[in-house]
Amino acid sequence: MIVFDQIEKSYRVGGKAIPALHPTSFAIETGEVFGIVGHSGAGKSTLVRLINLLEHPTGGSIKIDGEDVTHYNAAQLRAFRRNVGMIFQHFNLLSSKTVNDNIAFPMKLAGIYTKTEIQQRVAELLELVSLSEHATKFPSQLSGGQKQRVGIARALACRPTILLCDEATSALDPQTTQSVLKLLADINRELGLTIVLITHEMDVVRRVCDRVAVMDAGRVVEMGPVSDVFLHPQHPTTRDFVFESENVDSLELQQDFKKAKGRILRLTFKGESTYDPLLGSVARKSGVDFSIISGRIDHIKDTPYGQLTLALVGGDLAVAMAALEAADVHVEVMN
Ligand SMILES: Nc1ncnc2c1ncn2[C@@H]1O[C@H](COP(=O)(O)OP(=O)(O)OP(=O)(O)O)[C@@H](O)[C@H]1O
Repeated sequence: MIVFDQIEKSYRVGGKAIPALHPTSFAIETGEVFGIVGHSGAGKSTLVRLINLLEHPTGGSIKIDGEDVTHYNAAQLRAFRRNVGMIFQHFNLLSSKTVNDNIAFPMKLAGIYTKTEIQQRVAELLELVSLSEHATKFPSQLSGGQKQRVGIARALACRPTILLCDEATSALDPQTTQSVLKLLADINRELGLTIVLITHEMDVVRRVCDRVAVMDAGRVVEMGPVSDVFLHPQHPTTRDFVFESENVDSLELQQDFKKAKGRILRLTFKGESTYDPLLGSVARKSGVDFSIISGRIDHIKDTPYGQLTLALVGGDLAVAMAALEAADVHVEVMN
């Protein structure tokens, strides 16, 4: 478990201390995929770089599995950093080294592994990231997705228990993003690794994370299970991210609300009930008619969900709402 206790970070710029992270306390559970989402400059990288002490906090403490890591000496820090792998937006591979040697590099640097151990581990990792056939290639001979797979294999070389991902898919096309996210999810499941993932895309969070923290101007403004934060965003920054990921223009939606007749409800379905033919039976039971203003059915990690915005007219609205709520549908009245 990673516990931040009143952790803060200021950078000195022109002799002045500029806060990048205001005092923040929360915990990341062992084995979870934890997302940190925020606009550029929100403080995401700062927070993540504090975990492996690439940046030193200006206040507060970070405890990892009960140990305060902020007071480690140089030798403790070297050992600790082997326990925390990191992957980057632009891969940061060594261009003069082959795939094999890139993956072996952190093990060689650690100076505690035999040649055979390194060879065995690299072969194992090449298989894990499906790059065995590319072992002798150089980074310039690989696609973006393949480069990130090398980055992932290299980050896992010393068998870390924490993997930090700094905008790991931001330089990749949507299809490659999907396959890299799937690989991260498999690694999390199979190796039990804790993954902390920074992104500016809520869609990445939706696909792979268990919980998420939303950051704005150096503060965590909202945090919780992805399904809660994604389906019922509270903070305006979170709402912006969710609307952005759903390609919803909130102004356009407000216009649609004005045009629609009747009471506007936003319904949220979760789990298998997403596929139930509920609306027809509610309409028959209550006598209401409805028109669909917007709708989406998708997945949060492996759980299906649906969100529908409906305009309801006629019939008995109270009966309709009671029937929806009885079927575990979350109902929000929009006007
Ligand atoms: N080394 C540094 N020196 C001075 N200021 C810094 C330094 N690193 C970051 N900052 C400032 O701290 C704030 C937070 O930066 P940070 O990189 O953590 O944000 P971010 O959310 O990761 O942004 P991005 O998505 O653009 O990477 C910004 O205002 C940034 O200018």
